[in-house]
Formats: sequence, C-alpha cells, structure tokens
Amino acid sequence: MMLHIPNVLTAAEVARCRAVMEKADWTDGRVTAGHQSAQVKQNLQLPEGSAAARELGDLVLAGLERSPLFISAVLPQRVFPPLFNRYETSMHFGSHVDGAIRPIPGTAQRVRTDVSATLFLSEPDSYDGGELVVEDTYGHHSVKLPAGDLIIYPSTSLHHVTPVTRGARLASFFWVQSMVRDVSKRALLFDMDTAIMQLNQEVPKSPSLVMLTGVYHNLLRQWAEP
Ligand SMILES: O=C(O)CCC(=O)C(=O)O
Ligand SMILES: [Fe+2]
Repeated sequence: MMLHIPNVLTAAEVARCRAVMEKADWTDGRVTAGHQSAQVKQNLQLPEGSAAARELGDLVLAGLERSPLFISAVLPQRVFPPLFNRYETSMHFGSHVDGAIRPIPGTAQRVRTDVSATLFLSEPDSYDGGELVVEDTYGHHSVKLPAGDLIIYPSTSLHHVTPVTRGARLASFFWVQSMVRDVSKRALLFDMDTAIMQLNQEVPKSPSLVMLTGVYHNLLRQWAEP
C-alpha cells in the first residue's frame, strides 16, 4: 500500500529543516547503503547521529506522532531515527530494495523494515527530476510531493530516485517496523479504521459502530506483535 500523508511538518518546521541543512556538513550517501544499493546510490546525507540529524529527526518523529493517518496506516512499532538526504544536479539513486533489517546505531535494537518513507523538504517547483519511483505489480508510481508531505510504501518494493536536472532535492527518509507485519492484513485494518472513522461522523450513535470497533480491536489483538 502506498499512501500520501499531507502536512506531516508545518511550513515553519520545513523552514527550520532547510535552514539547518543549509549550514550542515554532508557526507557521501553510500555510508548507510548495503552492497547492491551502494553501487547505484549517488547522493549526500547528513551524518547519522550528527547534531543536525538528531534535531531534525526529533521534529520528524513529533510530526509522525501527531498524524492519525500515519498511525492508522502503519501501526508503528519502532521507527528508525530519520535520515536526511540531498540530491544535487545529476545525482540520483538507482533501482534497489531497502535492506530488511537495520540496526539502530548506538543501541542493541534493530528495525525490521516493513514500511519505507520519504518526507519531502524541497518545494517541487524548486528542482526538476528527483521523482521517487516505486515499482509494484500495478506498474511504476512516480512521486513528487509538496514540502512537508510524506509518502509511505512497502519496503519490499523496488524503487529509485530519478536524476535531479535542476536545483537540489532535500528529503528525510526512514523505515518503520509495524506491529502488523503482513502488508495485506495491515491494509485491511487501515480500510476498516477509515470506514469506522467515517461512520463516526455519519451515524455516531449506531450500535453497529460499537460492534465494528470491537471487531477492529479484536483483529488487531490477533495480528499485532507489539
Ligand atoms: O530519497 C528518497 O526518496 C529515497 C531514498 C532511498 O530510497 C533510500 O535511501 O533507500
Ligand atoms: Fe531506498
């Protein structure tokens, strides 16, 4: 399931991200890449664990926590500390699948990457190219979103970022381990939660809503590995 989640960061938070990124030191993006993706990765990143990455990472995590859509769609168990990248003109990232397991640096914890995420930080008209293209059985999906918006997609998907041909593309990217590992079960829960939210507006007093909400939680109880 691919989902566009608008306004995860406010305009002021996006401005703060860009201001910090403007002054930050950048490193070769291959430092966090596995063997295959290192061969096709050409971009820059804020060093993992740097003061800049930590400050902005906390902003991103706070944005996720206040997004009901993110929580409902992802059912997050553990979020990898957000990373930040920059593609200058001619930089790109060829086709790859994200590594399945990512140790969280400085801890004994690991994240199983169920959901991959890109949070766009540059306005789309400030650069050309730099589309995130996710390939699935329904075809290729090209994504370029307003600054502050997030795209999530299954980490099992092949994906790439097309070359930037003008300007620079700034983004945050990270992975999430979901309480519900199976993507189709997660999608069913998301649909059910969305329908329940709509019914809460339309027929708030319906006894059926109580039963349906119960079914949602009982399914989640069956499927979640908290
Ligand atoms: O820059 C992006 O949108 C995606 C980056 C990516 O695919 C990765 O770092 O694995
Ligand atoms: Fe990736």
